Amino acid sequence: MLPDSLSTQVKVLGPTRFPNPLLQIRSTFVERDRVLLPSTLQELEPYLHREPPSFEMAGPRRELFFDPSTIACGILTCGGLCPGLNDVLRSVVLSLTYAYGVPTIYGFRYGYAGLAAKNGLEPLSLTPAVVEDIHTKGGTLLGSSRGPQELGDMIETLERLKVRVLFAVGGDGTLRGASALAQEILRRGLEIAVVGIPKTIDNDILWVERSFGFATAVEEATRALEAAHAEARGALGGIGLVKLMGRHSGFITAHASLANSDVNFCLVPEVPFRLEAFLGALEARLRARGHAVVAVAEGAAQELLPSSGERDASGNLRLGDVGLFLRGEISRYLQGCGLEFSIKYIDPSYIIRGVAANAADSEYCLALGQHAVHAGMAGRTDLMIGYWNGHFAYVPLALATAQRKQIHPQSELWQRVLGATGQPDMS
Ligand SMILES: Nc1ncnc2c1ncn2[C@@H]1O[C@H](COP(=O)(O)OP(=O)(O)OP(=O)(O)O)[C@@H](O)[C@H]1O
Ligand SMILES: O=P(O)(O)OC[C@H]1O[C@](O)(CO)[C@@H](O)[C@@H]1O
Ligand SMILES: [Mg+2]
Repeated sequence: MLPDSLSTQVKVLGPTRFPNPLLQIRSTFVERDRVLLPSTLQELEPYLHREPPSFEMAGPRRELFFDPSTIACGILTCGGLCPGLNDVLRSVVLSLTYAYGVPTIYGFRYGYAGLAAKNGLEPLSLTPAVVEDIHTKGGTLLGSSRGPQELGDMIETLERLKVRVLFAVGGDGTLRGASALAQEILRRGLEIAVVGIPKTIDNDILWVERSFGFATAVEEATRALEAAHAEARGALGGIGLVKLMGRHSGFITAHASLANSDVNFCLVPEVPFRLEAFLGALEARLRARGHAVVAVAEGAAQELLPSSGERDASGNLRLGDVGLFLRGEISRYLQGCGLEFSIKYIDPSYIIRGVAANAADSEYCLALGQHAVHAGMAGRTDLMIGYWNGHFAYVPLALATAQRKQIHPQSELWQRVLGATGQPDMS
């Protein structure tokens, strides 16, 4: 379950040297607690005669590396938008200010571009008043971006503004960038901590059981599926086809299909299918039941589509449009069968990620922000706040970015999807 070459041990800038101001208001602190990686007896079996792997548990420490009353901190959001970004920003600012008394907080605009001070971008000065009600809105107060920046430029800004803890909220790319930055900072012998807060609407980051914004996105996605079902039932041979986000991992499509169990075909990148098998199964479904709902993740069936080979600023491959492709193929096939049909194609696209977080995600974002602040103040660096086995934990960035979290076809999740949709094996 763990690559042998990678450690679960998080880097620390140095020995702690200042009392935590929280000592005045709380009595419990994290001392030696660790979160187990194995979560079942079977996963524990190989470790009967040696200590099982574990993460440092997240939470406030009695002693800190930084004297919070004297430092500046910075925060940025990078990569695609996700519900809850503003909640995380607000949580970090409130926690830095009220729990730790940090006097200066910079909000870097448009991700790493702002940190590199590109295009004359100046950081915002963040206070509780500035972030007061941002959690009620979607998007990110700071803006976001894709595209690489020079490590030297970013470190220069951190040095110029005397930032001692940087919080980077973003996906796999952002976390890789944060790790590269943290390592270069260590190499230069600087006392600056870099703390990642994992953001992924696709829920595809390892050691994060459920990422923030994911539940909200699934909720929004189910609205599209409900509409697709209504449209499908409202027409002779009605087919509701919905394309949902998910470049490499189909968790949104799988969970939305389970939440709206009217879906008959759930297609995800992790489970390739033969087009003929899918079209044949769709025809059978239409003949038997008169309508069908198809949910497809944007990264599914890419091997069936021509690739432009184009990449975005961050190097992510631009995908072919699987929704339009399936609409065309379904039409062609059903016309050939002489079946009466009507396809309604829905692409909710950015609608599922531009909204404010729901209550469960907001609560989760608040905790993530608080734990990130505790970690930074204690001098932890090159880490992200994970959520594993029901606990917030410190996860080294090298471990978090080593692989992508995907749906395993044998997993209980995918087996439940197969059960709920009744779709046949189309491999
Ligand atoms: N290997 C890497 N090393 C350093 N920086 C990276 C690396 N990969 C990506 N980045 C930088 O991280 C930032 C965000 O990356 P990216 O656009 O892939 O979004 P992301 O954080 O993965 O979020 P999303 O989940 O929306 O894709 C970009 O500025 C990108 O250049
Ligand atoms: O169009 P953008 O902003 O590059 O983002 C789109 C992509 O970002 C992701 O949400 C990942 O964060 C993909 O699922 C999605 O297709
Ligand atoms: Mg990414």
